[in-house]
Amino acid sequence: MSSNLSFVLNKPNDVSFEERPIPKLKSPHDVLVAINYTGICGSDVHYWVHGAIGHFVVKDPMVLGHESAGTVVEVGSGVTDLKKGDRVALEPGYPCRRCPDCLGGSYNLCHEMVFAATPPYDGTLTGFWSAPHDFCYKLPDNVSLQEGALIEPLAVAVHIVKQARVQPGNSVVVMGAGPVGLLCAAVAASFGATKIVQVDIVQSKLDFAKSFAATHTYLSQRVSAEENAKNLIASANLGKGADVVIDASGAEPSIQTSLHVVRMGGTYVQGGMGKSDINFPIMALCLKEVTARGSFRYGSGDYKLAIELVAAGKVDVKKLVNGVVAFKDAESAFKKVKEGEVIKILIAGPNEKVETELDTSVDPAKLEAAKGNTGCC
Ligand SMILES: NC(=O)c1ccc[n+]([C@@H]2O[C@H](COP(=O)([O-])OP(=O)(O)OC[C@H]3O[C@@H](n4cnc5c(N)ncnc54)[C@H](O)[C@@H]3O)[C@@H](O)[C@H]2O)c1
Ligand SMILES: OC[C@H](O)C(O)[C@@H](O)CO
Repeated sequence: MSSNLSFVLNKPNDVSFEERPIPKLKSPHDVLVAINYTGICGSDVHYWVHGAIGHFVVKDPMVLGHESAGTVVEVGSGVTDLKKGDRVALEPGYPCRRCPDCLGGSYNLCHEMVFAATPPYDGTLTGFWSAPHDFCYKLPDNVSLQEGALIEPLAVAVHIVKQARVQPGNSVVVMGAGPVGLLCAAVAASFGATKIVQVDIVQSKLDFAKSFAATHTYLSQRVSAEENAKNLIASANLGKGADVVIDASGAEPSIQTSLHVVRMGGTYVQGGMGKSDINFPIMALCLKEVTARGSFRYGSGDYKLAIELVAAGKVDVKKLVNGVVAFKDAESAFKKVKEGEVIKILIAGPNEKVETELDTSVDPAKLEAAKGNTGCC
């Protein structure tokens, strides 16, 4: 077979390319996938820069990446639903399947989760990936492999919007217009939300959001959370507040504003991951009887729905992609994400041919929209 060149984080700001053995199928229910494209997540950049996220610390060299799509090159003897040549989106976290959380239907909460590019486990910026067949989702003919690499962040958004129980006719405020916030807005629209207000601190991101899924935008102000919320409600004509508020920023002022924007009896979902501890307006939560939920990764049915939304033309993930770089240029792609020069950039697999380093058809509005993106969680 071909190269299994892998993009390895040795320690903060120290990466290298390493030829690693091609993985073997660990069970008859596994498949081997040649990686075609991988997106970069803020968490990859965070590990690259800081070497840790919370209690997940990179102690040994770790392959980065977990937003991938690829082509099946080998199937185990027990696999009946996939064959060589099938194009798949990879779900990159593998739960134990036996614990109460797995058996209760919330496998994303499994304590034994093996998640790609979350230490100590290697990620998908590599040539070949071995995975259980039921975590490899066949792409319909009208969904490309590049779109397939965007299914992971879209599944994050699907899970957040499901946690928010968005109903037809709802008003939904999404804090943050990075990839996750933009995708939350698009998923909320597909769930029937009729008013979708995207909020950010960078105007160019809001301009892009308006061209993507938001019906209204609001540039967050450096005033008190109560005043910011009052102005947001007035500017989007939200009456007594929004039915649903989603935080996809992780920023403390955004979270504080959210609790003042949500209506009495409304729903708040925490999707963003920022500081572990913040000042939280707990009295607003209590007095308004707000339903508050967390959202972590994705679970049963989320990947399937994400793929269906793309296949049905409900979420146009292609619009988020600024370009594709060759595997050898992986580090420069990380720099572009860190510097906020792109919304999403894809890294081709080491065995994939790429014509140009960065797609020259990039819409300048997209690049403008990405400015100010920290790329870190
Ligand atoms: N819950 C999960 O399972 C999960 C999965 C993936 C990512 N995340 C988290 O979701 C968040 C969004 O991810 P992303 O990739 O879009 O990140 P991102 O950094 O690209 O986007 C965050 C956005 O929030 C904006 N922002 C910053 N401060 C703000 C404020 N005060 N008010 C409004 N907007 C503000 C930024 O300008 C940026 O556009 C991150 O915190 C990330 O860690 C969570
Ligand atoms: O999309 C999945 C997320 O990036 C990961 O859960 C990461 O942020 C924490 O491990």
